[in-house]
Amino acid sequence: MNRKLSTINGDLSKTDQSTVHFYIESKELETQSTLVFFEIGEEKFKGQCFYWQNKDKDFTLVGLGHAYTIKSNDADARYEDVEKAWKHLIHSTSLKGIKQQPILFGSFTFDPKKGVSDEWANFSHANFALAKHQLVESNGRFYMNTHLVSEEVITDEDIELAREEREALLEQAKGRTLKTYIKPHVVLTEEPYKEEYLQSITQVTNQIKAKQADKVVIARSLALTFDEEVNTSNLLAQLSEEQPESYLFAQEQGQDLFLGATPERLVFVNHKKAYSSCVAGSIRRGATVQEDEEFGRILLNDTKNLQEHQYVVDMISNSFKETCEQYTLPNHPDLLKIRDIQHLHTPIEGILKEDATILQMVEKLHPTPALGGSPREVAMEMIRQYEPMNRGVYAAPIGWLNADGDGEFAVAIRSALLQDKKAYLYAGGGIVEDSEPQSEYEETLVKFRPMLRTLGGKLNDE
Ligand SMILES: C=C(O[C@@H]1C=C(C(=O)O)C=C[C@H]1O)C(=O)O
Ligand SMILES: [Mg+2]
Repeated sequence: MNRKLSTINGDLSKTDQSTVHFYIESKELETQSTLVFFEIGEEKFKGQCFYWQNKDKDFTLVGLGHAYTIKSNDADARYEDVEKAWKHLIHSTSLKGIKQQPILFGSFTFDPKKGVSDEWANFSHANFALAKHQLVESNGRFYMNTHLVSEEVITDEDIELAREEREALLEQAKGRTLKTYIKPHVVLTEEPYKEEYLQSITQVTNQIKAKQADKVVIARSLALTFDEEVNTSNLLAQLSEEQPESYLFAQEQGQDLFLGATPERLVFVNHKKAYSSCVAGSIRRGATVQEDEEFGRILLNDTKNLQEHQYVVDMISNSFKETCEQYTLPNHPDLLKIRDIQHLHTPIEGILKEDATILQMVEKLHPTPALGGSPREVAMEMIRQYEPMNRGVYAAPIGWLNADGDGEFAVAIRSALLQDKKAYLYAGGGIVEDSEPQSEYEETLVKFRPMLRTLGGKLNDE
């Protein structure tokens, strides 16, 4: 079991921050189901587990337990706070020769200035963690890291205990298969803001016609109540099966779990290359191949949807212009098809300027007009005014970064927050001059579907 072991232990004192001792051990494994590993974590590390899988399915990250957390509720400095704390930690040790780097995973909330606290009370505006036990599957290879972070010197005994814990986890995972999925039983389905939502579309459309803004994304939520608390790791496995084309994410926070399957990349940084995608403009999937292609053609030629899309392309291009030495994007959108819906999609890529970081990119990009609107600040004010709910982490950046500056963040849509016997689902859409309340409402129904199906809920649109 101990083959290919690499160990690093380093300390560093800084004048401006406390001393941290950071111990990393990394070893390669033969194989390990990431979902089984996540499932096992629930028994021992409930409240401190996370899961991330990219869209291409060649990178999966699972964390069990928190070795180190970084949180910030400073509305203006939250990105910088995370950057500083992460750099402080990784500079406290040498990562030379380590098989797999330590990875910081977490999320930001959509709008720290919203000031409504409800189901999101447990989530900080920046909420990051380095796992104690980190499993990475990267291009078919598996790496298990153990991380210890402490203000006190890390002893041999601490290390031995952590190793034992790791081996016990791996032993438990051996030969185990995922639990059979049983759909939870929904006893109540509520659309709490339906009327307010429909009204807000009319109001926002009027404001847009009066040239107060170009585009504003308005969202709403659904609340499901179950007859018992829902088993979370099970849900994730089910979601993974249902949404093979999407990013998969799950973040536990105390008793709560935020999870989802999103098709939308915010930014991916790999060796100084940055990639983003503009995803906005929607139509449903057809029942037959022919109908599906016909819907696709309609979407590609629809003025209202093209307009929704263009604001996103313009804004993301501008961000790339500022942060990149050069960047490219196609002239026309193509179609991004996922199980229930198709979107207009324009990928964009560039080469980052020397000192640009992924967190700076996230700060610059969030929220794009795919989730906020255009102009950004006017749209944010309208969202604060017209949405009677708090988005929390819905529609916000979720993802990871490592010590080299690489990382990826997705936009946390098609998601739900699970709390006790309840699930809150969120969906929205881009409102432009030609938006109509009923068709926007229907668009949100389609966007609710993946999470709704996974959770065993139903609305009368199917
Ligand atoms: C806001 C959501 O989705 C966004 C809005 C879209 C639209 O209005 O066409 C399409 C994709 C997403 O950028 C959501 O899924 O909740
Ligand atoms: Mg739309």
